[in-house]
Amino acid sequence: MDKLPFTLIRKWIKPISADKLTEVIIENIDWEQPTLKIYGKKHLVPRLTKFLGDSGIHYKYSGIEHIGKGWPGWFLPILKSVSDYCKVDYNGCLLNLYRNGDDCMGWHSDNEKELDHKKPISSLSLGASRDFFLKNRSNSSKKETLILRNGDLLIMDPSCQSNWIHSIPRRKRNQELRLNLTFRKYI
Ligand SMILES: O=C(O)CCC(=O)C(=O)O
Ligand SMILES: [Fe+2]
Repeated sequence: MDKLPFTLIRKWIKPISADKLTEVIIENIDWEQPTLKIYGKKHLVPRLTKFLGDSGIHYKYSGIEHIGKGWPGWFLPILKSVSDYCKVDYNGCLLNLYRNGDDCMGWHSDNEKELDHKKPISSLSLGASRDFFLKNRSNSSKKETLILRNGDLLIMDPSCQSNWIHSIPRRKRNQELRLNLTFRKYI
């Protein structure tokens, strides 16, 4: 069997620290809900987001602006832990807040041209468990479903963005909040 394009480390952060980090993020982030234009029609994205990054990072992706304005001090320890663990000097992080199971993310891959495509993207999940779907681009029968839980770290190899797409499907019966942080290296 082919090697799957990711490594999943369960409970990379222990539950007590994961719960504390969730609380701090919720209290300190000014969440945004950008609009996306699909076939000329505007839609609010079905979740809240925030981009953090080194100042100087500035680009637009699917009509959503990502502007790095430096890092809040309280975020630096988690940025350093993930960067050290993954041996990548991450300089950007996209935060997503799924307020409940109505919030979701459609099929995509993270292949913006501004990203360093030789480096993995690392995704830290906090709060409620949610399904994470993966589908191979050239062979649609190749599919994977992961349940991402509180404290899990998913390290996506570069091929995960070039050969696969991923999504977070709606889960109507899930009323709990989930956070996800994707650590990214921009050129
Ligand atoms: O919420 C997740 O686990 C996935 C987030 C994601 O795919 C992204 O931010 O690009
Ligand atoms: Fe993604």
